[in-house]
Amino acid sequence: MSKVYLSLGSNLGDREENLKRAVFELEHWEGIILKKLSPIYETKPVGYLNQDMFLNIAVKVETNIKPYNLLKVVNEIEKKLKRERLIRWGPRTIDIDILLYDDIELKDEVLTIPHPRMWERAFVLIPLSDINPFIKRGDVYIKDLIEKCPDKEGVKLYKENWYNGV
Ligand SMILES: Nc1ncnc2c1ncn2[C@@H]1O[C@H](COP(=O)(O)OP(=O)(O)OP(=O)(O)O)[C@@H](O)[C@H]1O
Ligand SMILES: Nc1nc2c(c(=O)[nH]1)N=C(CO)CN2
Repeated sequence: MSKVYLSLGSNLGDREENLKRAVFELEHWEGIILKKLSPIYETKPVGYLNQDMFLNIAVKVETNIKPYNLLKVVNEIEKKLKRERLIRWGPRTIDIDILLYDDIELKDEVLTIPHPRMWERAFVLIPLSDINPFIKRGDVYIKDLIEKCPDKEGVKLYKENWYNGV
């Protein structure tokens, strides 16, 4: 089975409930095994600034679903949670990004893995290093990348041990 890391974010509606529902969907999706969940962090918006604070988490799953099909799965879950894309980097009930998929590297119009912007986003790297501090970019541990992220001061622990099903 492949080891996959996902990043989830929400800043619209009941943010914690949205994360719970998305994790519930992943947990119950045929062919996906939920392995690890990070604490929830409350994070200042990055990119498009005029919007509410996000809640962000990282999730580790194991699966035999191939990358492009996994993208379809996460898009379906986003749809199920009534995500609407109005503004690039703008408000959303739920956003699910595929960060890492084993050691695969791929890049086209549809899918880029590793996620191209993950390495400079503390809202991604901080929860990710909670569930696996040994992830590296080249020779550098993600913990050392966090130091250089412009948004690192905007990431605050919100809740640990928050998921017990929905
Ligand atoms: N690793 C990836 N995970 C999820 N989507 C990806 C990935 N690589 C490319 N995409 C593509 O990006 C498209 C736009 O995604 P989305 O609207 O969620 O971007 P965003 O979350 O607003 O911004 P960002 O990509 O900077 O986080 C998706 O439809 C998908 O095809
Ligand atoms: N804090 C924070 N900022 C963001 C986020 C996010 O999940 N958290 N997602 C974005 C687009 O993926 C753009 N900006």
